[in-house]
Amino acid sequence: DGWFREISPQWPGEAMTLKVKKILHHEKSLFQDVLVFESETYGNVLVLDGAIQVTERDEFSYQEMITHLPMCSHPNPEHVLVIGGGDGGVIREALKHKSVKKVTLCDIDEAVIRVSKQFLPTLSVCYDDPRVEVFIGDGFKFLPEHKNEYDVVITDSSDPVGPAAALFEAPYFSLLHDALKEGGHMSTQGESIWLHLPLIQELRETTKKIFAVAEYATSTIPTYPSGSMGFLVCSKEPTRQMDKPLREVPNCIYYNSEVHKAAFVLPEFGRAMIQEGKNI
Ligand SMILES: NCCCN[C@H]1CC[C@H](NCCCN)CC1
Repeated sequence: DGWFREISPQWPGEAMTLKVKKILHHEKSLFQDVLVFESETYGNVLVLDGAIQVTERDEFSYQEMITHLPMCSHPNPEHVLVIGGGDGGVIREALKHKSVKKVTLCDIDEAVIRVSKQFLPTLSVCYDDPRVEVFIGDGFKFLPEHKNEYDVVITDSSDPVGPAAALFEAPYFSLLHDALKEGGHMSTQGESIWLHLPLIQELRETTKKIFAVAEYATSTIPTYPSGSMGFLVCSKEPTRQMDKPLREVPNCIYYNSEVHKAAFVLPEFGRAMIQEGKNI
């Protein structure tokens, strides 16, 4: 009937639905089902294994927040690593910081990069930038070979089912910690307080044991289930206050310094469970 429904056991009983104008591409990559369609009102949409990854209309919310929350907590980020992020949006955001000399991207699935270059030109725009280098491979294998190399690492993953599952567990966060230089910062795709609160509570417990500072921030994004998306933002710098951005970022549509500060303020049910470990 011309509608795409994002039905998943991860968000039982609910489904974001978008009206489809035209299917643009569909393939089975080595790792997942890859679908791109042109929607009636949200531009082109990338779907992996049935889960909406990005739409052209609202992707800026997620890409700006997952990138600038850690980047603006770091005084001088020069070398940035993106794990996942094959659509290119995070690369585009990272290059807005004048201090950045190199952005390295490691995504397990070449199909996501190829399809984004073809159908998501506003996200994949920076792949040709000389400061960008791309590795196709598993972040789990890439990180141990790159200890103490990065100022900021951004884990821009899909959900904890399928190829990204291992990126939500303790061993991965230890690898991340060791890949960061002194004073390094990281952020991860942290799911939604409306749908994954127990997982988020566990992620915060895990990262608090590994990093000097570990905080959870939220943003709004209409096409992710519940309309809310969160991020774990961690630092090796013990004195860093995550909700005190160190600078502004030009040319943003969602992010600014006030939004940065507010992102770490949680509604009571989220605060009690995530910041106090309470089970309410
Ligand atoms: N650069 C964008 C990468 C996509 N990130 C994820 C895609 C799946 C999405 N499911 C949301 C599930 C409910 N929280 C989370 C963000």
